[in-house]
Amino acid sequence: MQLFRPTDLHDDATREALAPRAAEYLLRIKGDLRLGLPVALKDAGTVALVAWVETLTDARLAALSALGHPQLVVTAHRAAALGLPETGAGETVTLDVPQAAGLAWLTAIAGQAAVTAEEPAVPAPQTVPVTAAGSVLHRAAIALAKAEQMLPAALVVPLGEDAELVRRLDLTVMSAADVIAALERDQPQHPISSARLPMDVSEAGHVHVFRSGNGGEEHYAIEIGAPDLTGPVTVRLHSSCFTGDVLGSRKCDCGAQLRGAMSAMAETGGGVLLYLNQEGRGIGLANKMRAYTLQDAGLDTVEANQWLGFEDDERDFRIGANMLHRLGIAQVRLMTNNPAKIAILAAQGIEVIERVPLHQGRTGWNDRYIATKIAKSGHLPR
Ligand SMILES: Nc1nc2c(ncn2[C@@H]2O[C@H](COP(=O)(O)OP(=O)(O)OP(=O)(O)O)[C@@H](O)[C@H]2O)c(=O)[nH]1
Ligand SMILES: [Zn+2]
Repeated sequence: MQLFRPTDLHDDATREALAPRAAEYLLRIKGDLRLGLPVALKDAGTVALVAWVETLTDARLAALSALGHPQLVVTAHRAAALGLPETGAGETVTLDVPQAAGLAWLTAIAGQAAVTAEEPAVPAPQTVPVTAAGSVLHRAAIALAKAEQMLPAALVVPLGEDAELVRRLDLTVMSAADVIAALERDQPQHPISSARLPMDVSEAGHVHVFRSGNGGEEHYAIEIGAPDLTGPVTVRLHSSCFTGDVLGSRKCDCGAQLRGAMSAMAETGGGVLLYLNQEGRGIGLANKMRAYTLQDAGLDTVEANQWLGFEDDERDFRIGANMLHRLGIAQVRLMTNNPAKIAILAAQGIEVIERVPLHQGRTGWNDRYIATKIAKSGHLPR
């Protein structure tokens, strides 16, 4: 006679359905790192503990340093800002963390804080070579920070093959290669809800909210007027700018472009505004404010991003193409001065039949910003 055992309920199909997938594990990893909890990343049989400098505490730094010799991983742009020798663009650079270095040294090297008077003898950073396994792990640590709009600087403590320690510490573990693959994957956007919205520019309009399955930001599509979505549609692909869109900042042209595009759509038979939550060209508002402080000290908008370790532009415009596909829009008249937006929509199967220039928003304060976008970021001039 067969006895019933409760474990019989946990058959393979149940386990398969309920076990977290890579994208879901990724969200746990991101959550832990945001809280300042270290995570364990694996590659090629080795494991390392990883924490972001931005959320690290003195206590956790001390505990991590007791487990092994920590390294600080930064981007090639940040290493260049520190005056270190050139490396390949897009690569990570690994720095030795000197014995005497505390959190103040780490935040200063990461570009988060100025060097403080309490730590006057800041040792100059020294690069250390990394193994192939280390480099995948380091790329994952940096990609995670950028994906969460944190400064791209990570403390890494290699533990060799000591996976048992990680188990005892009850930390979240993931393969570094899986992290990179999950972060790079194109995320389909799903329409979640929509409603009619009368607006100043047009009393006919709808807001559609989209979400991807990976727990990332929500993005919005706003129909202005009643555009025919089956034909060519006038579209504005706009990245959020809290300072420009909401506060009326004079430092950029975003708010004027947003309102100008909406009015033009209302006056020309309707259109669709895609409002992507990609504040600060994808570096987030906290880093944008750091970049603004650097701009007040003389850097331009591109140099400031790079000084903090970011690329000039960290946005993923595939999100906009995915939303257009879900709305059934195949052909667009795109309102932009940015050729990168046109190229990515085209590569994602959206036909851009016309570019509509958007040159509103000169304030007297943003001449250098607009000139830099033309000179360095390929923006089309007036
Ligand atoms: N990092 C950074 N981001 C900025 C700065 N000024 C504005 N932004 C951001 O830049 C983005 C501008 O978005 P868009 O206007 O859609 O894009 P664009 O690349 O200027 O292209 P078009 O306006 O379409 O020509 C927004 O995410 C702003 O928050 C800045 O000085 N530094
Ligand atoms: Zn702006």
